[in-house]
Amino acid sequence: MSEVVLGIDLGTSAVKVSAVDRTGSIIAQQSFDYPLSQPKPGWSEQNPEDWVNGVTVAIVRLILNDGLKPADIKGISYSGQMHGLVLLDANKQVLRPAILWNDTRTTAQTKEIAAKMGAQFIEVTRNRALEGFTLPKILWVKENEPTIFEQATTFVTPKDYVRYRMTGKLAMEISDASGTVAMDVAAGTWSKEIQTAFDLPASFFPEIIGGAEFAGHISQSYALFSGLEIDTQVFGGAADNAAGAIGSAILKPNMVWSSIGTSGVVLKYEDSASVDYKGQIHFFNHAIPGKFYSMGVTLAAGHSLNWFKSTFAAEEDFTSLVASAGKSTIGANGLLFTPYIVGERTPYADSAIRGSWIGIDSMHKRHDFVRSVVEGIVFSFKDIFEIYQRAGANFDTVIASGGGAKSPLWLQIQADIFDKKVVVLENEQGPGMGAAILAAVGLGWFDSVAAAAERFASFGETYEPVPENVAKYQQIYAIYRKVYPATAEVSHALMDYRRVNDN
Ligand SMILES: Nc1ncnc2c1ncn2[C@@H]1O[C@H](COP(=O)(O)OP(=O)(O)O)[C@@H](O)[C@H]1O
Ligand SMILES: O=C(CO)[C@@H](O)[C@H](O)COP(=O)(O)O
Repeated sequence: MSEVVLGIDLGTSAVKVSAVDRTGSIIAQQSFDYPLSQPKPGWSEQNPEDWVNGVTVAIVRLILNDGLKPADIKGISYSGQMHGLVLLDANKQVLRPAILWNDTRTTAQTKEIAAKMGAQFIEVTRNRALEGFTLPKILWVKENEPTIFEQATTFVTPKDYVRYRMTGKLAMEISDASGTVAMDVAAGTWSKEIQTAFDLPASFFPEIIGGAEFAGHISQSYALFSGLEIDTQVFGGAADNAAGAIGSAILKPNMVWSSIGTSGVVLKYEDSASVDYKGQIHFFNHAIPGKFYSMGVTLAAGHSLNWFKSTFAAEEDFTSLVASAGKSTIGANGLLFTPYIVGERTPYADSAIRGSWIGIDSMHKRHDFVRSVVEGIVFSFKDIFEIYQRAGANFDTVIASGGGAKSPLWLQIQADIFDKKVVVLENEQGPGMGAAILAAVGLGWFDSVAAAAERFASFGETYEPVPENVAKYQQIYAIYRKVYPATAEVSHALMDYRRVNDN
């Protein structure tokens, strides 16, 4: 077998480990699921030990089942679910379950941050303090679990914890570090202003490293545990969205990434920190030195369709369900859906809003509902495009990825609603491929991330906007934009009744 790198994609529901050779071919892949704990409404936690076990099982299977030779594994890097808080004591022991990106218990802390730092917070971190981010989670533990917090000496995000367990070296990679919203993003350092405002010592914040930077070798103890060799080099990695953008070769400012996974992301590569979105969309350091990326998030993109399918069409597969939307019309015969079924982030940072169907008529068929869900998800991406447009961002190509990019109809709807050409990736691997690219660059197989991405990613079919459809969608989008302001108050008023049937 040939020399390979491992790209470890540490997701929310599972870890996927891909062995990639020098040509960018995936020669073996293993994944392992782990549970998510939701002990109270709005809480979302995981046991970091489950991540370590999952990664180890996947690696052991690559060696034992797929015949990967440990000596051929030259480098390892990561893509990680973002923003999760892993609190560590002086012996680097985990103090409590990790609080994840989709946990919304921290509304009070986000308000506290805004009240204390006002506009300065956005100037420094380039983001609003949202429930999902790490700093509000740190403050939540400080205020609600003081005896645990007293023992905490430092913290890391999920994939940085796994890397620590594999190498024995603690560090935080820069694209994930910026997702904590405790960094001065333009300077690329932890923010002194934030440390002072929230009384957190500088020693609480680990060393920041780059995405393709050498982070250590596999430790003796992890080599024994996993079968890996201690010569294998380990590199920083990236936040999953940064890794996904790298794996999809979004490395020029004229390209945006449109990813319809469980959540949805519109992401743009940024050459410098000079552009200012004033916190309306996220702005983070990239895993590529001196580079940045901006993004907006639709919390329930594919999840909205998944919810529809499991509630109303459990027996049908996604391919035929989405294809059935072709029996409806542009605008789903006058039916609009807003995909806020778990709250929203961009453009409305509102964890209490919920979705709606507007215009239900007795003539509507199930395929109209499917169409409205598929279109509503893309309209919510269009909201993010509008922020870019208002900020004067110029781009002409949309690279589509995620499960939603498997449907030609959905891809055409994206092209028509965005009024941009939409390109798909061949053999898309997303974040795991980004992680593998960072390891390949770290090893010196390539001079730059761009050179590696060019070799590892290849583009497939292009969907061009159809002018007649574009015109119709422009009119319908203008109506869609009115739904949030018109329904927010009603939706919030229903909040108290929402979880009555939970068990
Ligand atoms: N064949 C398909 N056609 C259209 N959409 C699909 C298809 N398969 C999956 N999807 C959508 O993609 C979502 C999963 O996307 P994926 O990128 O795999 O998610 P994750 O974020 O969990 O990695 C599903 O919830 C569904 O909405
Ligand atoms: O919170 C964010 C980005 O800001 C999410 O994109 C998480 O990073 C998603 O993790 P997975 O769904 O890929 O596990």
